[in-house]
Amino acid sequence: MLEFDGLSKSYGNNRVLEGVAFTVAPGSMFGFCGANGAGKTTTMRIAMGLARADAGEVRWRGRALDQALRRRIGYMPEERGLYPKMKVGEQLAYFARLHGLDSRAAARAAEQWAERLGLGARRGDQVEKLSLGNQQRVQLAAALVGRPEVLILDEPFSGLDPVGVDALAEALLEQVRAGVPVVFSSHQLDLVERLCDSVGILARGRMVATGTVTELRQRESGRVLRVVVPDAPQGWASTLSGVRVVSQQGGDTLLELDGGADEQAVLAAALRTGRVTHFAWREPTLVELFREAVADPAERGEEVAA
Ligand SMILES: Nc1ncnc2c1ncn2[C@@H]1O[C@H](COP(=O)(O)OP(=O)(O)OP(=O)(O)O)[C@@H](O)[C@H]1O
Repeated sequence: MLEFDGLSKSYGNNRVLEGVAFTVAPGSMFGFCGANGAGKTTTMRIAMGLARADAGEVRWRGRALDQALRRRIGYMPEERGLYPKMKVGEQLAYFARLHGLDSRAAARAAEQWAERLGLGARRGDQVEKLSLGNQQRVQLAAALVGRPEVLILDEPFSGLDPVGVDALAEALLEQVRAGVPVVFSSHQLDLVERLCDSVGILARGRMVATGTVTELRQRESGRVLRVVVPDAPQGWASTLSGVRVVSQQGGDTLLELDGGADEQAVLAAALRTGRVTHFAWREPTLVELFREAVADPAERGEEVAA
């Protein structure tokens, strides 16, 4: 297990992390989500020894991470860390050697990863001559080239074109299949939903939700029904008890039911309007779950603990 256990961190009076905890099993992918400034980068930097936690630790296979263990981690920093004048191929071989590969294995791994991430033709070019998206691919190759046991990637998909996204997604899934735990941060929630076994949502330094996307959906309090009633008048559902009309376009109606509302009563009301061509619970998207999870309690009108 890769365990992030009770991480807390302040910069001056700014409490950036408060007891952040989650685990990532070998062979699984964890999507680390949260608004700008929530503390994702700080969490990853603590894991890599680039920032010091005030409390808590990160463990791999039961051992607190130290510099020797960190050499087995493929890390992609947010600030990126390439040598602009070095050629792509040389740079990748250099990173592979830093992770302990001998020079022949390093050269081979550099070639393979450049090829895999669509950089084959650019191996002889200096990094600074590449477009930003291609520099991003080099950075990813640098994280992967040392045969890492663990991958920690800070926004690896940002700036990639769709082909680059697919190439990276496939490379990461291959690592997962080989038993590597993968953590990546991202604002691209569609990708997180598609790729990740589990998800963590960080808000103001606290983990406000963790679990599989399915589990997060089940925890969602509002229950949204989609009912399509082509012949119904506008507002057909507005007087039903415990039901809030989210939207109605023609007969296509989204309804949010509170805990006590009876969906069978909604169905009966729908049938009274004429034909019912669709009647099903609609699962919230990860974007909706995210909005709900990170919403400021004060803005939601909830009581805020002092
Ligand atoms: N070295 C530092 N000194 C002071 N404050 C810092 C430092 N690093 C981060 N912070 C603060 O910590 C908070 C969390 O920042 P962090 O970069 O971890 O967030 P993030 O979730 O990665 O955001 P983003 O999605 O924008 O990358 C922010 O308020 C930031 O200003």
